[in-house]
Amino acid sequence: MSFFAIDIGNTRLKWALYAQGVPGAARLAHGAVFLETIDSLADTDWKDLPPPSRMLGCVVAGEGIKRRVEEQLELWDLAPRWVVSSRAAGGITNGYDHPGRLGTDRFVALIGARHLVLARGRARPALVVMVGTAVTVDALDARGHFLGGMILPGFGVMQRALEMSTAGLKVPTGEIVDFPTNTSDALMSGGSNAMAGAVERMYRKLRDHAGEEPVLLISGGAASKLQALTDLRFEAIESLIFDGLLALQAHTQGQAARAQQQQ
Ligand SMILES: Nc1ncnc2c1ncn2[C@@H]1O[C@H](COP(=O)(O)OP(=O)(O)O)[C@@H](O)[C@H]1O
Ligand SMILES: CC(C)(COP(=O)(O)O)[C@@H](O)C(=O)NCCC(=O)O
Ligand SMILES: [K+]
Repeated sequence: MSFFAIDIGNTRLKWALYAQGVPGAARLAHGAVFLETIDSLADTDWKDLPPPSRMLGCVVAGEGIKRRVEEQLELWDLAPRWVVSSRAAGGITNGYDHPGRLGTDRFVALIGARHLVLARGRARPALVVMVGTAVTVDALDARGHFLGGMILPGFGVMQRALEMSTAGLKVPTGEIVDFPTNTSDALMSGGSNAMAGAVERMYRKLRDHAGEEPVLLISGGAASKLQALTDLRFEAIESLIFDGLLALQAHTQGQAARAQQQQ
């Protein structure tokens, strides 16, 4: 029963085809496209894939994008299913004031993080950093309760905001350096340190709250830019959201199987 996972952020749509809808399943194919190109997915990336039998996705890019992707999914005979953030799912509980308002990418990444931590045998707190269009820094305690998290601008957003608001900051992409001596390096180093500062501050808060060192997980398209910077030991988990979708799918399939047995 192959399983198709989709993560739609505000910059790119990421997809992956798995042999089954369970954690650890073999990944058969995967890809990422910019949102501008999603209307041709059925004729390009997805055209020659073996038709999946199930699908689960998370989308934070709005209803319009979601509907356009569902049109592409008509290529196959499957019912599009989209995660809705809730008070509890996949081993976590959600401490948001209004749980349904937590970005489903954040919600699913936290489920993926929880699954990874438990698979290592000991329940530990985890700090989950997603570096995408925006950057999120989310704190999960050792019981799997989402304590809360921060949202800050991603690299591209920071750069564009500064370019639009100033006369002299339209410059090529720079490098992260300790003491920037040109505008490009000043911008890249400033943006990275702003993000790393948020991560390091939340890390300390979570460590003090939990009374032990959190696991520090980072994912998202621009994670590598941030990893280069901080002296905190990041673990880069490129598949974190897909891991969360697999865990949720397995849970859903398990529920369906149990329901069938009871009939
Ligand atoms: N191939 C790429 N081309 C351009 N930007 C990329 C690419 N891969 C990663 N990025 C970086 O990652 C960001 C998009 O990451 P992603 O996690 O897909 O964002 P989102 O989930 O918000 O759509 C971009 O803003 C850019 O900084
Ligand atoms: C913060 C986000 C925009 C991040 O999305 P991304 O950077 O992946 O495009 C997304 O998680 C979102 O739309 N959240 C809803 C608001 C919230 O989580 O509080
Ligand atoms: K994302």
